[in-house]
Amino acid sequence: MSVLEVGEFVSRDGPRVVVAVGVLAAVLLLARASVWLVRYARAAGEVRASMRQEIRINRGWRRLARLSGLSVTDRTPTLMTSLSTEQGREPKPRVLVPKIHTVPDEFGVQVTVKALPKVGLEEFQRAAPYLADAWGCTRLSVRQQSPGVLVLRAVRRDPLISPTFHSPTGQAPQEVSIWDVGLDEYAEAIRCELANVPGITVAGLPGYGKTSLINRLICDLAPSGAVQFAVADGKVNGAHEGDYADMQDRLFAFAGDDLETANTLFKRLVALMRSRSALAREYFGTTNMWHKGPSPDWPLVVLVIDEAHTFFRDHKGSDRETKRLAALAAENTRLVEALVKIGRSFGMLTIVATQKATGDAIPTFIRDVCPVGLSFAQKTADAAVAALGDDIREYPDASPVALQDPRYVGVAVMSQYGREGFVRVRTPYVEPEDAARVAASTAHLTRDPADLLSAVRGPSLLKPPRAA
Ligand SMILES: Nc1ncnc2c1ncn2[C@@H]1O[C@H](COP(=O)(O)OP(=O)(O)OP(=O)(O)O)[C@@H](O)[C@H]1O
Repeated sequence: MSVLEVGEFVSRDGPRVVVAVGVLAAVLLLARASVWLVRYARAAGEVRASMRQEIRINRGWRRLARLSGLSVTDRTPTLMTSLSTEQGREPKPRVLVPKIHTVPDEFGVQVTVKALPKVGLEEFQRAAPYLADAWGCTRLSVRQQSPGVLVLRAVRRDPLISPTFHSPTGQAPQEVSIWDVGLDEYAEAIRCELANVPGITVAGLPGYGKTSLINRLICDLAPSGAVQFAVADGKVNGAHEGDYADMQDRLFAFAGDDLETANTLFKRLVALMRSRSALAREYFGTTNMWHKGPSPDWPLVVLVIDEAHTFFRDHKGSDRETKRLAALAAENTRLVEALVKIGRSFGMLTIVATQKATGDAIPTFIRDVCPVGLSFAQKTADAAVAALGDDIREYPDASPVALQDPRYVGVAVMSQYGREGFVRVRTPYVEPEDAARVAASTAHLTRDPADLLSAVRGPSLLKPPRAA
């Protein structure tokens, strides 16, 4: 069509095209609104069911507490009892049961209990199975909130098999160092502290939610200029393809499956880390960036290495090309190891994700220095160990091998330094369109941290870093 013909078409059919586009946009909007309405109505229905459970708990509490051994007999009469008891008669002993306060939510009821002498944490933990049966819950946990106060989490609907959704707000988070991972099996929020965390590993069978998990982290942090992102995705050739295509405008660097390009990216980040290391004390007055926090001048740099196997795996063979690839892979491993080992204080966070949980996909010396590890479903116990370390053998109930079920898509087993054992987390699903929306609206914040570092050299070193 010539330019003249296009002009004629626009002037003739323009209004009709505008109407058609408007109608299409309205239909899309309505479809999206109805999805949200259905989700909202479902959540409201769940809260109503929990309210019925709450009534049941309160109504039968005194009797159930006595039957479950959660009461004490007080033989010392109160002043009122002494006065009202006939002379020569023994005052009646009082049976005390702990006072409870209940709050329903989408998943069940939270019961706060005031402990009594001889009816405390241990007694409630012992009685938990009876209480769970009597209250009709799938799971019940007991923990101490403060001295003398216990919290019982009565879960009516298993949070692990109830998919959740996250729609990023597009607003800068108050703290860029907090990562909301999801809900544990008691519907308690699981948050991961990112300060002083240089590495996170994410493993799991394909299609179980790794990308959605990483998308959420990027979407939540992207509205802050104090965070910059780079991606190496071993599944694709270029930034316009694959899981990160929608985010490309919010990434300051990208490498596809070419080992040499990835090598250049890793070298660039190691060089950045070394420059930051040389400058940190002068800039912050301390060697640890986290004492002041990241800022738009000195942002937290998040490097996502997806399908990590592509970049690290050993290449065996004696021909020239194989030797070249083997040398690159070995160097990539060394560079990423350096980032994870040294990057902590300088605001470098590396997320290593892979479908393949074997030692060569995430080398154990990299895995072992990552303080946070997550694994979605795994096929074998060996794969679970490769993803989460040897300790997972001691917690068979938490093994990601048991997550091989479509109901557990989006559920990961998580380990964190400083926390004993493992926690199972239901991570929320993030629609790719939402990720694209956030990336587009925050693209103007994308900066190369190396350029920012050049800008802070010189006189500006004297000024304190700005807040996020
Ligand atoms: N948290 C979640 N809750 C519910 N469903 C989810 C969740 N995460 C992902 N899904 C569903 O699983 C599908 C695959 O998810 P995702 O692409 O994140 O998996 P993946 O582990 O990254 O797969 P791959 O390794 O092939 O990239 C999604 O399209 C979605 O339908």
